[in-house]
Amino acid sequence: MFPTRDMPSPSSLFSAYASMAASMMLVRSMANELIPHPIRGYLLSTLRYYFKPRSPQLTLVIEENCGMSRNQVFDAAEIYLCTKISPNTERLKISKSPKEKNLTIRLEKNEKLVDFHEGIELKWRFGCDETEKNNPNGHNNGQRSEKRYFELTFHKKHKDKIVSSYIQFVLDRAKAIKDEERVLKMHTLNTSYSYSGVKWESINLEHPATFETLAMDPELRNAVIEDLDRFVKRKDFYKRVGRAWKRGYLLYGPPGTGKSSLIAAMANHLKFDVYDLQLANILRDSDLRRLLLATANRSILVIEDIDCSVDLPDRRHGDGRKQHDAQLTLSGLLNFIDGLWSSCGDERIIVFTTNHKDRLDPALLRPGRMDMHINMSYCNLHGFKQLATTYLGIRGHHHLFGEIEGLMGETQVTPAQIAEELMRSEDADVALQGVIKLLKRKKMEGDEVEDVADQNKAAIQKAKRQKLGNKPRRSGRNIVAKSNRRIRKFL
Ligand SMILES: Nc1ncnc2c1ncn2[C@@H]1O[C@H](COP(=O)(O)OP(=O)(O)OP(=O)(O)O)[C@@H](O)[C@H]1O
Ligand SMILES: [Mg+2]
Repeated sequence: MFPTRDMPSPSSLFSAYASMAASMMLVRSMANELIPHPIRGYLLSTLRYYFKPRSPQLTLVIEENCGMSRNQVFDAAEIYLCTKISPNTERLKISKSPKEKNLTIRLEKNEKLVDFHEGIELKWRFGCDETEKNNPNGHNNGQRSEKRYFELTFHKKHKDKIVSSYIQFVLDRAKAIKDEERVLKMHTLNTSYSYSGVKWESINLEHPATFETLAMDPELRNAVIEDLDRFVKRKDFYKRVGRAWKRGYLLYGPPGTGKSSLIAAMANHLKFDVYDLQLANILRDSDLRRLLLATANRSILVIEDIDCSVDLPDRRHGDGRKQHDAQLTLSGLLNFIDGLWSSCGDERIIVFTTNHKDRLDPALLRPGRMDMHINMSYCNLHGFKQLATTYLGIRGHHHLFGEIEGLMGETQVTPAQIAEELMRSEDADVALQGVIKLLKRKKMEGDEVEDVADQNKAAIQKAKRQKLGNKPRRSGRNIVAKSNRRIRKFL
């Protein structure tokens, strides 16, 4: 092959290198004689820099720490790269801490691997340098410290793309992997610290409820999922419009319709920890403030049965001063939460639950307070079929569904009651017969209750008529109005 303009021949390369080396030696010997030592060193390093052969490759060094804090790119790379391990990898580190669900696999020192991003080849190497650790006096006390880092090498022409898009991709992937592996926590109040006040205490949240297992209206379910997903993506939006990055949900409905299960499903979906704030256990405002400040970002604060929560002013003052403060109490708590979260919280969700939406303080229902009101209601046929799939694995039709559908139209039953029946047997026929019995029983009870109500009403009206009959008759209009008023009072 003939040498081309772009590719110098080995002999021309050799002669160029030899002449360069000779001139360097000449410069060096002249320099040794003429130039003082410190300036000579500076000149030589500058010459070396300019004559060094240039590589088309660029290497990014990603150290474990940046100053006192951790380098997030290093942590992300460590997590991301364990999904890229190839058959060529020879040494790996493996570990598992008590808090982790899965084994952790990491690259061992000097191990390399190759990744591709949009067709670009990326070479990763894990490095670890050991150095002697000097104490502040500059003396070595025999301790060694490790400097861990990744090297990421690729062609220089891709620098912008790698820095702007690949590194972000690694950060995002690592976050998703970490979320999947994360063990969620449920924080509840521990009131046994008599001196230092109430404290959060955490256990692993292993509630299995997910949006898939939850019996609820499919449109409502999708609306909730979309709302949550939109919320976590809108960090910049909240910042731009100057609002605290938080979202409030009010879950209401009869007992056993899945409000608590929905909270667990939300936590599992978002991988957020849950803080269960039982207001009844909080005696002082200072405790409330301390507890709220101790909650982490990316979490769900839950206040269950808000209509039954004890009112704060009463407890705070230890006297009977509740009547005129009662309304202020909840709005006070809400403003308190708003204020704290606006100043120091990110990605916070607050959920209130109640069995009686009509009894709630208007402060809670005011527009803009709770962003979404979610009605968890009695079980309908769709919800029942979903539970049958979850509990018994029935997909499609079953010969007892027709009868169940008829009965469900005539009575009200909660998903919790249906679930209880479905758990009684693994045999679908037996379990569904149990559901039929339950529905029939409830229907009869319902009929009886209606009968009693009708009888009571009739008795009251009869009593009214008798009372009115003993009095002198007045003008027709007056009598009707008055008897209506009385009947209303009796009822
Ligand atoms: N919609 C539902 N989908 C699936 N399972 C449900 C549903 N509702 C209730 N269940 C079942 O019933 C149990 C009790 O439900 P959950 O505690 O979520 O009800 P709740 O609405 O929070 O009741 P309460 O008002 O008494 O707090 C759950 O553990 C679950 O097994
Ligand atoms: Mg509940």
